[in-house]
Amino acid sequence: MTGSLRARWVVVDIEGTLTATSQVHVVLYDYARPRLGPWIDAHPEDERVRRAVADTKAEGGLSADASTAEVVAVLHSWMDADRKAAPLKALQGLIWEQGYARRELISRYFPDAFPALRRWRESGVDLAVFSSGSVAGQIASFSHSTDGDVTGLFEHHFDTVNAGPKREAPSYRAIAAGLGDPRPEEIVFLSDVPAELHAAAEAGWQTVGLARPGEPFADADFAPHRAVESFDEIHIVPVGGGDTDV
Ligand SMILES: CSCCC(=O)C(=O)COP(=O)(O)O
Ligand SMILES: [Mg+2]
Repeated sequence: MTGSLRARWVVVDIEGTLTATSQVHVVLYDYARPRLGPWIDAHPEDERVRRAVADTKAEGGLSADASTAEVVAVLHSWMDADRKAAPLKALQGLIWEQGYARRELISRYFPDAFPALRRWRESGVDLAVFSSGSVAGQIASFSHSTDGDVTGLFEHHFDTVNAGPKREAPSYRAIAAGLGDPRPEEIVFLSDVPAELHAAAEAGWQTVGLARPGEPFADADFAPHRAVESFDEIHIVPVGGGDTDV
């Protein structure tokens, strides 16, 4: 149990925090993997695709005239290594967006996650997301969940493009600016990855680690952060609100 944390904002990670890592690495990655090449070839005029392909070539050490197959090989190697490179995330997000729209994908979140988020929001705390998944992918996923469309819960979405790398403190300062510059200690960040919590704490945020049983970071050393196994153990009180648990 965290005891009561006073906050104006709660910012949540997705993979390992709201959803099982297997939902991303198995369900979503397997959906994207065979569709990357066809998507690139079918959308040569889409500026987002052109930029992602050019960035993949640059980051992947390919020549500017590399083939789609060579680009896809780099993207697949990043997926195999779970390297959350921005061009990969951009392409995955577009593919997932269509998969959700076609009802070929549906998001499954941990059962404790959305009840807690709803409680906090109803008590007056605002919510935002910071994930390596692209903003387009985040919104598509929240639009088509087993809990229905839950996009209305979140005021802001941040990814590694509009905020920066998740393990670096300046990204959390950029997010705070995007939230209207609340005092840093009035923001709580929830994540399963200790290095992300370290970066958020360096920016002055409160932090809580999610050590969910069976998840990759369940046995990680979360110190000096608080760590819990589920959202049921996190009590958030809005800044200026009463001291009752919510
Ligand atoms: C539902 S958006 C896809 C999530 C994703 O691609 C991802 O890499 C999640 O990483 P996170 O930073 O949320 O741990
Ligand atoms: Mg995560």
